[in-house]
Amino acid sequence: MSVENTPLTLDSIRRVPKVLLHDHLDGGLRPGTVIELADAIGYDALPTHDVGELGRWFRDAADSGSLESYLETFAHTCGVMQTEEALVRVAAECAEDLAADGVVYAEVRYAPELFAERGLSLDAVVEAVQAGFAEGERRAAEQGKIIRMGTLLCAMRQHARALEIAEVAVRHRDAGVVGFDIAGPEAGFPPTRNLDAFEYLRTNNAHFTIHAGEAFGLASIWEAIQYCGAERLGHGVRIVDDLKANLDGTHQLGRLAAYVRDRRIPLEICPSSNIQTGAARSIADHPIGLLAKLRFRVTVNTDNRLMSGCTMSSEFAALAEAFGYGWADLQWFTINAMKSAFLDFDQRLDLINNVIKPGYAALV
Ligand SMILES: O=c1[nH]cnc2c1ncn2[C@H]1C[C@H](O)[C@@H](CO)O1
Ligand SMILES: [Zn+2]
Repeated sequence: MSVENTPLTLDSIRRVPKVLLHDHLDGGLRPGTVIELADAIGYDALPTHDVGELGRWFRDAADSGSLESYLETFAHTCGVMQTEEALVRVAAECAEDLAADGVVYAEVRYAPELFAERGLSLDAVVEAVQAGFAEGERRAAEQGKIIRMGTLLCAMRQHARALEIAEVAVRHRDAGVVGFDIAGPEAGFPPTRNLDAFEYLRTNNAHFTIHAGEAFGLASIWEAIQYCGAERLGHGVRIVDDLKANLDGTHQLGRLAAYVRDRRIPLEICPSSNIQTGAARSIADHPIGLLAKLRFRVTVNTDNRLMSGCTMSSEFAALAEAFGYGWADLQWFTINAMKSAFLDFDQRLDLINNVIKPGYAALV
């Protein structure tokens, strides 16, 4: 049956190849794993030890309407990710879960400094996570699911350790760390606080994205691109503030929005997360519909699968329902993401031509 004739359901969406550029390792644990690791590590602050209740707790607590309170839930996931064994397990399960959902290439990010509270060095953290990703790739392949994992290291905006983390990222670039990001609370912590880190990365020909235009508006996006040199925008959804609706239904782009669109700067859009933090009211109201229609380089992402109770496939399914997207649209988002990945060009091309296009051309 050709893909055009296949109805778009959560199940059929799971079977087409997908690419994920914005997913946090500490936002994607299985609830059961959080509980088992808490018991093993002696972490006694979990709100409940019931698997179903804990999953609901994360979703409800993250449904807070502000980025700051959304971020508080990460104390529990980071709390249990303080040993090498825990990091290997979480990373392996992350790769397995993404592969089971039909993700063929993922860039998963985390802040090493958050896993060093019980004495692990930053390098030991990175080595453990890389070992876990390799193990997850191997286990997925055994199940007939091929996934390629890339890693982004985040510095936390409020901690002012960005240069040190950027150095760690460059040190591990040949072991699968493909880029860098800054995350954490946006208001009050503009990306320009970390200019030394961005200069270091640029002079080392390293890739980076910046969380910008999520909890804060155009100024944050402008700084991220024009002062820091970000290649992609984490969220970037507030770029809609630079669009003006004309009476005839067309839109006029301000200079920053035009720059972002002209330069094909990828937007790592995370619809469910944006609703939880208050950056968008609902999926149907989400600016992704307009941004995609105006042909910005839009990609679709999960951000935090645990906190949003979502998967790549469920994000696609929700968007298809809200905006009437078909397979051609999902393929467009997927190829946009693959083009925007921090992976070598020849490998991106290989995945587009030999995995993504054939996968959409025919559902097996
Ligand atoms: O959407 C987000 N915006 C800013 N920071 C975020 C978001 N999602 C997760 N984080 C933070 C919390 C994690 O501990 C950290 C590194 O993954 O990144
Ligand atoms: Zn994020």
